[in-house]
Amino acid sequence: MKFSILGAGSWGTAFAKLLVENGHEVLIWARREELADKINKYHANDDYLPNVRLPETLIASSDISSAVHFSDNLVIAVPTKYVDETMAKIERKPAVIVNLSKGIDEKLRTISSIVKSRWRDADYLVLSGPCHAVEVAKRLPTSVVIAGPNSITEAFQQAFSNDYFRVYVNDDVLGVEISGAVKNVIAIAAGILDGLGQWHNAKAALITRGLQEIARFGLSLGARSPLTFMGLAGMGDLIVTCTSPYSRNRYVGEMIGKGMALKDILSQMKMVAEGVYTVGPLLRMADSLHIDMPICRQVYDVLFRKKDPYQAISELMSRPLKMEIDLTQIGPESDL
Ligand SMILES: NC(=O)C1=CN([C@@H]2O[C@H](COP(=O)(O)OP(=O)(O)OC[C@H]3O[C@@H](n4cnc5c(N)ncnc54)[C@H](O)[C@@H]3O)[C@@H](O)[C@H]2O)C=CC1
Ligand SMILES: O=C(CO)COP(=O)(O)O
Repeated sequence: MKFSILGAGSWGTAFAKLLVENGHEVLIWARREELADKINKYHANDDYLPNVRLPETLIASSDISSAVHFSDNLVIAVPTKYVDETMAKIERKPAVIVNLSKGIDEKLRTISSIVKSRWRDADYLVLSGPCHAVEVAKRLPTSVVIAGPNSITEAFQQAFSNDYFRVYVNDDVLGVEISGAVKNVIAIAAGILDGLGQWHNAKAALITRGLQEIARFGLSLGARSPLTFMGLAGMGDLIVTCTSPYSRNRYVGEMIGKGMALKDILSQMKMVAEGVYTVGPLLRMADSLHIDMPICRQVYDVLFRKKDPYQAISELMSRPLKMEIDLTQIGPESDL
């Protein structure tokens, strides 16, 4: 098969490497000509994926038009806030769009709704789960899910899987997207705890209650099954992002917990921490639907309203006592 990948950051590059290793022809679009040249000439992308040798047959281009003419299968791997403007540069509708990005944009849209607002009838798939680019690039065992139309999802599952990358099919596009977007916010909270010290009980509770929050949000928006949140896209990705040293979202939280200002943290980072940009839009969505998102709200206040993390934790701990699982909070359709 042939694939055009939009975005030569860490995940777009690691995924391109995986696809070439799986025998596919791949062209990766880098926004900067200089980066495309480096990939073509040195078979490396040290800015985003240091010390990784890329296959010589991987082609890079900074010309988006030639990138989308290369293949009818378009892979999105740019940060969420750039997805819409990147799609706007494409003149012809791709047959299939595979999304790797995780977030909610300023217009309160998941990536599927950004894509569908432009091409209503394009086949859209989302690939998500615990998949740090660095580990995939090192061929360390990784398992993810792919969700999309029944007619084509299995073909893409086959195309992407190999002996170190195992792809499961899932039929809940929205549930998978919401899991990937909201776990980044919870990971910032986990990082804040890491920055404060060794708060292991609190971190376990945060991950568990964070998963409830993700599921409540997703199910209220129309996710198909509570089980999606218990799977790789939900629990799996939440665990890796809240605990791994590679997570950029967890890192932002850790630096906040250590007392750094958000603008100083972001100005020193080359890579994206999607949770910083998703938390505002997601709270606006939650407010309009009356969904209780206490952890995400505290993350927002700590990041953008200078709330003291200790105060945020104290407020979470002193909320009214309640049942662990409250069915009235997640809608009549759900059986969680
Ligand atoms: N890095 C990882 O391990 C994983 C990342 N993701 C998701 O993949 C998406 C892409 O993230 P990364 O590859 O990590 O990015 P990155 O942080 O490694 O690189 C930044 C990317 O943003 C692009 N960019 C910057 N300004 C742009 C603009 N104006 N227009 C278009 N593109 C622009 C850069 O070209 C580069 O591709 C994110 O949604 C992330 O959450 C998902 C799974 C794993
Ligand atoms: O989504 C990821 C791993 O599955 C990457 O997380 P970070 O963006 O926090 O590094």
